[in-house]
Amino acid sequence: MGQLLTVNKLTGGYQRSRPVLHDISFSVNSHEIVGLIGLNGAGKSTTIKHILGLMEPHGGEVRLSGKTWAEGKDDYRRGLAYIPEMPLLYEEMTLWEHLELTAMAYGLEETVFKGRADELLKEFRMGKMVKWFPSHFSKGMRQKVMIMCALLIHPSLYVADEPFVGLDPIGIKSFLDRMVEMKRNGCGILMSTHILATAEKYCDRFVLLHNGQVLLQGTLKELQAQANMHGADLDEIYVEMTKEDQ
Ligand SMILES: Nc1ncnc2c1ncn2[C@@H]1O[C@H](COP(=O)(O)OP(=O)(O)OP(=O)(O)O)[C@@H](O)[C@H]1O
Repeated sequence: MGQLLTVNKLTGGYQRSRPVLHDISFSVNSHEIVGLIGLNGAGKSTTIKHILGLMEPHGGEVRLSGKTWAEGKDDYRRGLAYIPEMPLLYEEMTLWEHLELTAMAYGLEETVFKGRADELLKEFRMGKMVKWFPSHFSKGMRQKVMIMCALLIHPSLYVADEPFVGLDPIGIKSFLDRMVEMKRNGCGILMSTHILATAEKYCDRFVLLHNGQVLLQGTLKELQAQANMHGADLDEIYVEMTKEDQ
């Protein structure tokens, strides 16, 4: 199992004088889904911004396939696909044009692009909307466009920030089925979510963030052992470990 993403002693945040992440270390290997879990404000989105190269570490480093963002921006960017929490769409571009733009940015061959795009449109039930502009989409449809763009390319790493927000149950299932398929093909997936029952079912390992630090990490069995809560589910461990804030 190759190590794809390595976050090593990462300290970071929005102002040098006030870091919000403190000495965070974890990794994502190929063939696995890692759940990034934590209360509101724990630091999940900030960690993701550092992984995407949008923020510079104050200390420590983030490596994707052995390289930092600064060592090779283009390769780094092409090595991952990001599914944001808030869908960001171009209001003047149709659904199809969004897919085309993604394919162009990642240098996807025309026939590969068309084959994958048709399959995704069918699976996410958006085939009738290819000529629509985002202003006509519901929240969930906007999220589906972001997900389809990410699934169009086959990067080494997927980073998804709260991907289920706004999706209907069929959309959630399609997304998760695809993630499992990508994982089988050798991708690594880092997924932040508050939906712990789903995380428990799909993630191979968990990183539990709290106040910008890693509180626990490992498989469910390892978390249970670390928290001394044998047989507990992820919800129970999470509530117990973050108790002082309630
Ligand atoms: N743009 C920003 N400028 C300054 N501080 C920020 C900014 N965004 C977030 N923070 C702070 O960074 C800390 C971590 O926030 P972050 O958004 O990473 O949390 P999160 O775990 O993603 O939370 P949520 O579950 O609510 O999305 C919080 O203390 C927050 O106030």
